[in-house]
Amino acid sequence: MSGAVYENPDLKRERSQCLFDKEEITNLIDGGKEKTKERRDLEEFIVCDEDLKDSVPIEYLSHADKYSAELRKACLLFKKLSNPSNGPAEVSTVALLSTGAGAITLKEGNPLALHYIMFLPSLMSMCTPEQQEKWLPKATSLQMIGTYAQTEMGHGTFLRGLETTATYDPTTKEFILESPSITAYKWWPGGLGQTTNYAIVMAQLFTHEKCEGIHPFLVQLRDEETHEPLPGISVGEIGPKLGFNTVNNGYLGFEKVRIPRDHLLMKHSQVLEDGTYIKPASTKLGYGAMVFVRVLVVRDVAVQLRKAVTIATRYSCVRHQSELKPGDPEPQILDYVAQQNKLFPPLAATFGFHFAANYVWDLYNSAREGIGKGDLHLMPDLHGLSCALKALSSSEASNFVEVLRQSCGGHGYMVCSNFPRIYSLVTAAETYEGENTVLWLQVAKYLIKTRMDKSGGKSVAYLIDSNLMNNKIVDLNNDSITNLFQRVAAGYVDLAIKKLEGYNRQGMAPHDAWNHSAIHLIKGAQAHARYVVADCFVRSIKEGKFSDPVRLILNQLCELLLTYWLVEHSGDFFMFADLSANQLFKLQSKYMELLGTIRTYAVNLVDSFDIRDEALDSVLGCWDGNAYQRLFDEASKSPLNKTSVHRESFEKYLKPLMKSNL
Ligand SMILES: CC(C)(COP(=O)(O)OP(=O)(O)OC[C@H]1O[C@@H](n2cnc3c(N)ncnc32)[C@H](O)[C@@H]1OP(=O)(O)O)[C@@H](O)C(=O)NCCC(=O)NCCSC(=O)CCCCCCCCCCCCCCC(=O)O
Ligand SMILES: Cc1cc2nc3c(=O)[nH]c(=O)nc-3n(C[C@H](O)[C@H](O)[C@H](O)COP(=O)(O)OP(=O)(O)OC[C@H]3O[C@@H](n4cnc5c(N)ncnc54)[C@H](O)[C@@H]3O)c2cc1C
Repeated sequence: MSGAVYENPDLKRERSQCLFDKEEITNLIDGGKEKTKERRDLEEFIVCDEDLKDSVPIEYLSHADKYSAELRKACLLFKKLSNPSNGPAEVSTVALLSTGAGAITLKEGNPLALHYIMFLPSLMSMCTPEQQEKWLPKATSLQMIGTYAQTEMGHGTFLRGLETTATYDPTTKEFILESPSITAYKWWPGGLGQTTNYAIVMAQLFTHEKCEGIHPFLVQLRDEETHEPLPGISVGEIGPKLGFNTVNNGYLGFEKVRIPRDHLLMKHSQVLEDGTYIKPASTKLGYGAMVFVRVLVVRDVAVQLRKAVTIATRYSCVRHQSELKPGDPEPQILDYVAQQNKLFPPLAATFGFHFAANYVWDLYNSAREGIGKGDLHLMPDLHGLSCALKALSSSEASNFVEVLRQSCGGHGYMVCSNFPRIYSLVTAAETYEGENTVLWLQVAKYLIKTRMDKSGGKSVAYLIDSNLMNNKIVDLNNDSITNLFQRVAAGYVDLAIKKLEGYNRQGMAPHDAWNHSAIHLIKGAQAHARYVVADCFVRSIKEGKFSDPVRLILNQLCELLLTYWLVEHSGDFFMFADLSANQLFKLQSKYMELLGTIRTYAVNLVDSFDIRDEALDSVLGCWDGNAYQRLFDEASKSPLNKTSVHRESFEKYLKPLMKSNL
């Protein structure tokens, strides 16, 4: 913990009544005792390093100075950690990004993030051994700093519509890259603005005058010594955004830029010297880098949500407001049931997403292992599951974070509460790496196909069970509610199929019928994603080794999340799962009861997330609960408070206005 001398008495009281082992939950979240130790060592290393601190709060810097400040720390951090004698030996570079330890020093976003989460993984998964031998040493030592340049100003979602071309010229054995219009400019890639000197560029491959679809190319953008853009390359930054303002998202255009033939990443498809095109085993193998990040996002979103819940729960413990019992002192706002209703569903969801993230991560590793041996059979299930979980976790977390911000009243609106930044990070995940609506429709396509063809991966196997809709559910518990989610998903899928067939009979073209059925399709995909999270949650509790108190807590949180979702979407359960009004009333009572139970250990539970103050970065959520003093201290950092009168603006604007006798 923080080792602070002061401890708010309300927090102290809650902490003195802890009935479970907090360290057990910490280890569960980290993935084991060893991992907890590694994380703590890394955090300690970063926190104790004076060079990694900001001299001025980053909020008050200009756009360019913010970038510079963050880049300084990013470079220093990676330099220090690349030398094991400097700090913790085994450091996953991904852990240094927006989550965990990295966030302690890189608050606004790491300009090197895309190098680590997309550029390097693309080289590792899409290059031949010879290409890897040539490029990986330079990329891991940061002589080559890269990004993933796919999205264009006019095209993001629809990859087949990308405009950038790479045309093979057999006479020189080169590809010629071209951006045929303004809408073809690459737009968004992280680090592209001023940071990277290379990029994986996704472009339409033309050879022998035939378009073979989009393919990845390694392109040098800047001189390795001077960092000046190379001839034919137009590159810059796209400007301020809702968040991630130091990630240095950029634009990129090509005018007849020539690159060697073997800069096509050739693991899955090749162009021979004479221009002959060799097809990949699946055109979707080139989408691997996106799948990887979708899988990571589920974990990252859970991390962000844990931060938001910790801030709101601790603040709700120390904040006293209004009157609960006439004449009594103002109570802790944590005692209002309406407040618990804002805090505890997201608290429970952090666990649901955590278990689901583990599940999809394992599937990702099995699928990659298979792909390495030429076995692609897990790809559809991985695609369906990663889309479903990325979309559900990011959309739910965005809604939850906004409610948690509101739960802190006015102070939650302050930058120093850290809610604005957390919100900007989770809501970005709704858009990047596949806009959520589009991903829901990908999931729906997979569900429809499974239900109609009676074939599909493990995550959708329930759709093939012909008895699914006939099973009578008597008791409502975690297992049976999980089954109800299956029925809702299947119900929407069947409804969508009926609609599609109906439109078809009316003579509507399939693509129009699909468009007209989109709302049902999306609802089915969402119910499926909730089923997956419920199933992961229930199974992880059953299969995990836990002490009795922790197992009880996990069961209660699981029950709360499932009941919350069921009540929120009760219409779906009336339509497709034979839910009766009486059962719903009972579930609502159960939900209220669970809120009261979770109230007794909520503070201790968020403590067990073990997010140190420097990572939480919130005056409202600090371990010591000294929220008011910290608010004041933060206000005193405002440059406007440096003098009692802001002389320049007073003399220039206010005084003349006051004297003008309007
Ligand atoms: C999928 C598309 C929408 C459509 O693609 P197509 O048009 O090519 O396909 P079809 O719709 O025709 O479908 C054909 C067929 O293919 C199947 N398919 C599609 N995709 C895949 C796939 N990936 N794998 C397997 N199969 C696939 C599909 O199901 C069909 O099958 P059937 O024929 O059988 O029906 C596509 O256009 C698309 O993907 N669009 C989205 C574009 C996108 O995602 N762009 C991303 C750009 S890069 C980006 O955004 C980067 C953002 C980075 C932000 C940085 C954030 C940092 C924080 C992250 C957290 C990390 C930290 C973690 C730390 C920790 O863990 O501790
Ligand atoms: C913070 C951030 C970082 C990013 N980093 C990168 C990066 O490093 N590299 C990179 O290449 N890109 C990056 N991107 C771009 C990102 O991947 C795209 O913005 C994203 O894929 C969405 O595409 P789009 O912007 O074209 O949205 P659009 O597809 O134009 O979406 C606009 C609207 O149209 C709807 N829509 C689109 N198609 C359909 C459909 N078929 N059916 C129904 N509705 C539809 C969407 O749901 C949405 O409501 C980043 C974006 C952000 C916000």
